[in-house]
Amino acid sequence: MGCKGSKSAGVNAPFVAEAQPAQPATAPQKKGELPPGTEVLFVLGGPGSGKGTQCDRIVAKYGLKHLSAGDLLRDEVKSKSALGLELESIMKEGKLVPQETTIALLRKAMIGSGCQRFLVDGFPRALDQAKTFERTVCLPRLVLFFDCPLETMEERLLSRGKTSGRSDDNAETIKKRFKTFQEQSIPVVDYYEERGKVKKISAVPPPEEVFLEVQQVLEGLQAQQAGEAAGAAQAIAAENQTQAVGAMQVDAAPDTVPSTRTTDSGKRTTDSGKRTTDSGKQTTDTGKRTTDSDKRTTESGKRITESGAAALPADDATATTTATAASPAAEGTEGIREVKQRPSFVGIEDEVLAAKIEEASQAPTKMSADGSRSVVEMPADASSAALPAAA
Ligand SMILES: Nc1ncnc2c1ncn2[C@@H]1O[C@H](COP(=O)(O)OP(=O)(O)O)[C@@H](O)[C@H]1O
Ligand SMILES: Nc1ccn([C@H]2C[C@H](O)[C@@H](COP(=O)(O)OP(=O)(O)O)O2)c(=O)n1
Repeated sequence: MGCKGSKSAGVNAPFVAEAQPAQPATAPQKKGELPPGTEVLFVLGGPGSGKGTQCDRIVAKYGLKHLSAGDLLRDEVKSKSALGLELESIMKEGKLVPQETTIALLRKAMIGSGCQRFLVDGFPRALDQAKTFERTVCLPRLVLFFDCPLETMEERLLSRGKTSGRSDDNAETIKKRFKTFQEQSIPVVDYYEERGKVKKISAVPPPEEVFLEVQQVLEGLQAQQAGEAAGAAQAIAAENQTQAVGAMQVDAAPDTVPSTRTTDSGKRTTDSGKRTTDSGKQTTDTGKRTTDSDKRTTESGKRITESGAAALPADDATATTTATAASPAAEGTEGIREVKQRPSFVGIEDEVLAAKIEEASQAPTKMSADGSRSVVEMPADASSAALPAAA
């Protein structure tokens, strides 16, 4: 289900929204970049645990943009490019493709989709993949892990192999894939478990029963989001009110020292009970601290100083109010501020790595037998053939 060109997004569309098509980006997307507020749900599980089967159901019911790392890699193999041939031999060996290639494929498909909310299936399969994706794309909102015994997965894969045409669905490769899963992918589940992100679901029952569990998890996520949205709205309202009151107070007492009292911490407060910091910054009623990047100016442009003495002339100083980076922030226009929702997590943080991944998306790689990688010289006309066009 594509997002490009769709006009159906709600501004505050939840991550999972029943009976919705995959959501297009709600914020302007710069060319070649992910839209602000990009969100991802990882779907993990051993080979044959049923990730793809459940993803189909999730997409049908909730509408997220589904991206399967394995499918993206197989598409590359099908293209018969030099890179595709390299990938095929790695996958036949049950090994993992170098992370630059997989992340470049995923990132490109994400950007090209025009969507904002993604179900990423079969990724990350190793800790390096998880950490690099976090640095160069985004943090996952949640990780669904389909738990399944190896014997069950083996039976399923052998059965799938009768019709899948996949070169890795055979007894010999399956064994190698299980080894890779246990050695490299299980640590990813542990990593996200430590961060409280994993929802573990038994993948043994029939697909419809597994999906009942999946629905419970996703509906829990919806409820959590609704709570977060309500909390954020409250914080914004409280902050706006504080700002409006603060501006009025500063305007109302231009030339005199406001009467003050001292708190336990020794900070002086104005009559309104607003506390001023040494730097003259004002804290909000919600107790949110401020960062320099979030500085705003009140309508009067006047500042409450530590001495509480005469407010400075409007053209001389600024009063600032800030919010934590994690919370929705308001930005000043004129006095009473226009409110803007912040993305729930930061997008690209590491430009150098991002550039490396971009580079990997242009250059085929040469693999050695031990899985180490080097970039190979490409013919002048091959640069655009290294990756498939974005979905
Ligand atoms: N819960 C289930 N019970 C029985 N068979 C299943 C179940 N889920 C998936 N399968 C079957 O097992 C095979 C592997 O499922 P698939 O979704 O392709 O797994 P994965 O994407 O994890 O490799 C498929 O043939 C699929 O039809
Ligand atoms: N993040 C990933 C995902 C898949 N791969 C490679 C290695 C995997 O064995 C194959 C197939 O992955 P896919 O997720 O489609 O398949 P299974 O879960 O094994 O059924 O792709 C990878 O190297 N890195």
